[in-house]
Amino acid sequence: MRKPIIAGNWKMHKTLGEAEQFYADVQGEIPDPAKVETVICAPYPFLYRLAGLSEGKAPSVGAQNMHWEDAGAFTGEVSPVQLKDLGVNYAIIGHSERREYSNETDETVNLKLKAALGHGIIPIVCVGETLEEREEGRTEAKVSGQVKAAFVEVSRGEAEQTVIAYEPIWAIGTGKTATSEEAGAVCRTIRNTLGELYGGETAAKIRIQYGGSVKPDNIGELLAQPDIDGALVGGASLDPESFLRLAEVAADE
Ligand SMILES: O=C[C@H](O)COP(=O)(O)O
Repeated sequence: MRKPIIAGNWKMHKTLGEAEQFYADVQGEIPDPAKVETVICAPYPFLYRLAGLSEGKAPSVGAQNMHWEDAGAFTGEVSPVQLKDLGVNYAIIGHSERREYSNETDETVNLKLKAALGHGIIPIVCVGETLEEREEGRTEAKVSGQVKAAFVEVSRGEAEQTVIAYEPIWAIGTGKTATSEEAGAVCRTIRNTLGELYGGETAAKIRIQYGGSVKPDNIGELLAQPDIDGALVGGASLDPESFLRLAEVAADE
């Protein structure tokens, strides 16, 4: 049984005061952590404060990116050692916005995935196709290729710790959601790819999220798909009530 995981990706939104207010609003209201894992992936400057507010209680705190080196001359970057030191236990890796705007490649995603696992940070690895790739019938090849590239030199035991987020790029922030059947089919492809890499038993343990215009009113049908185990949520994670509602629906699945 895979525990659902709802992760908010705040992207470049909120001030510190707004982030603190969000935590004040949701803490104590989050459903039983035994039923749903919740994470807020906040901008770097808020992580120390939010990890202090969280103190191990839900929602956990995650980063939206990280470097793969422990330390060094990498101006503007943040290392897994630094994240872990702050009490940050999750990191989004390879979000399509970073692949598009910040030179993230399959190779850097692989390096970051290995570094996160090496430091006990749960990586949320993002994969997904563009509209053009979908229209040309290349969705499965694209997503499967991204998964294979991300997991090069990752052991079976490490793979079990990861979370994969399937995010069709055309559905991010557009209000267009893949139908639950479309999303479920690609998540099944991802699980089959993991099965090719690690065998069915390991593939069955890895959690796969869907992301792209997820809202309280569509998360139920997405989670009803057998291979969808949670959501990576942008816009709808910014509002405390909406985030709580997403977590409640997931906890009831
Ligand atoms: O990481 C989150 C995704 O990019 C989805 O964003 P969205 O829920 O605003 O479409």
